[in-house]
Amino acid sequence: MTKLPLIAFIDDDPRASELFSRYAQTEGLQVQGFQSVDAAQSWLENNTADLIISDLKMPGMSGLEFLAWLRQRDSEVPFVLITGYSTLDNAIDALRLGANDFIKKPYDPEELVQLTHRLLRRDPDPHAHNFSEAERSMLGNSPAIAGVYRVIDKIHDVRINVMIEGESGSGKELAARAIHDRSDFSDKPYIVIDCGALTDTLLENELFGHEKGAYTGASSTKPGLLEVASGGTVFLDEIGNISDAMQVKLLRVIQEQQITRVGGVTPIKIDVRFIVASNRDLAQMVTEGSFRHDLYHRLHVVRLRIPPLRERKEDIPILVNHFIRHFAARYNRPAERFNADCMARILEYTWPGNIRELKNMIKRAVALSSEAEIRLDQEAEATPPWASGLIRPQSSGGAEAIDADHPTLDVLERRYIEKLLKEYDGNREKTAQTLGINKSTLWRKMQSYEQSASEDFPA
Ligand SMILES: Nc1ncnc2c1ncn2[C@@H]1O[C@H](COP(=O)(O)OP(=O)(O)OP(=O)(O)O)[C@@H](O)[C@H]1O
Repeated sequence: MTKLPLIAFIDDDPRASELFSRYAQTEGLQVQGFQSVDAAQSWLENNTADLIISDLKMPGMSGLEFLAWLRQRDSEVPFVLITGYSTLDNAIDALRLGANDFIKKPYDPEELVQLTHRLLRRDPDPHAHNFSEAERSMLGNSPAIAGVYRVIDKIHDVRINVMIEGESGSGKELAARAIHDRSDFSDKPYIVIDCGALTDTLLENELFGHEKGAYTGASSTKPGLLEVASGGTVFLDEIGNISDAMQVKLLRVIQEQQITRVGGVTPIKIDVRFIVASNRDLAQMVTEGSFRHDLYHRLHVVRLRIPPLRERKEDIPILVNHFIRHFAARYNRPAERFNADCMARILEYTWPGNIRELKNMIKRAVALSSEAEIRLDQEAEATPPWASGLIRPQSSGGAEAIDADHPTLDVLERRYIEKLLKEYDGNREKTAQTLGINKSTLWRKMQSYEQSASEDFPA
């Protein structure tokens, strides 16, 4: 029997390793959880792990100190650091110290498992379908998505820029990750920057870094993400949202492949592949004069169009099975499949929110399921537990009414966001600030709630 890869997972919150472990087990990975670096260190005296995943902030030794300790002992074990959004600097320090990657909280355990597979260089489900590398995390084998895999495969050895187009939720971010994972430089950093969420000053600071004393508060020199990502890939999401001034700066960087830190004078060479994506029609923006044509052409070297889900309905069964399996493991539920009636409706629907909408619907359905088969049988279940996404709720409370005393985390999160929005008169900026997330994350969350409340689905 082949030995399963062993992952050491360190987080002072035992629920985090339990959750990851539950999902990882379904993907052929073993997980050894620790609640402190101390415990992990003692274990490592007599054992070896194939990969280490550690939270940054823990009582006692931090994830970063742990990484430094490992590298001092010449351990080359792949290491992933879990960080919060506000601790991005630490993530960059981690890459410098020899971490292989980092993941930001809140993260999806599926994403972490895919990252694990990539670092261990394993295919999670080699029998799932025929495409080789690109589909490690992207699922589907329709002709429409096969075209996407082909492009991804073709450009693996050339460091050219890619523009990804597609509707919201169709998988642009996932495709960007797949391009990097499939590339010959997948062991180099992959950094995502959400241009829609940052002001010009912040974006400039993140991309180019700054010299000590560049402005009040710049107490030390900080390299920009384009420097940190050198040799690897930078994914600029929502590129259509950057200002005219930023477009000029970015164009110069791409042309010259060098940057100058804010407050600095010496140009620094970089070597990165840019992948950009936008929900907005960039070609249209060029015609209208709101996006520079020279920047557009620099970025548009390869164009990758991610087809909307309604154009690749053949992929729905694979996606449905995968998401059911994923969420059943995550929520520890018996759900295995939808009944035929449900599947027919799922296949009929046009999914305007694409895979994200499908995934959210299945997440709810599975979290609230109590049997292997998820049914549309409203008679049998007084309030269909997964009603809100797939069919119209019969009671005002919908899914939440199912277990008002024990709402799921998702429900609590949604209620809290709604409460804050009300409190701030719908002001998203203030709401996002209080929540400690960026505006586009808040926008996405709100969008997914809207989708779930949508009554477009044929009842
Ligand atoms: N082919 C796929 N297989 C499995 N999961 C997918 C696939 N495509 C997308 N997803 C999942 O659907 C969700 C939305 O995908 P993603 O964030 O990549 O979309 P996007 O096009 O970047 O959306 P947006 O434009 O709103 O940022 C994610 O949870 C992603 O994991």
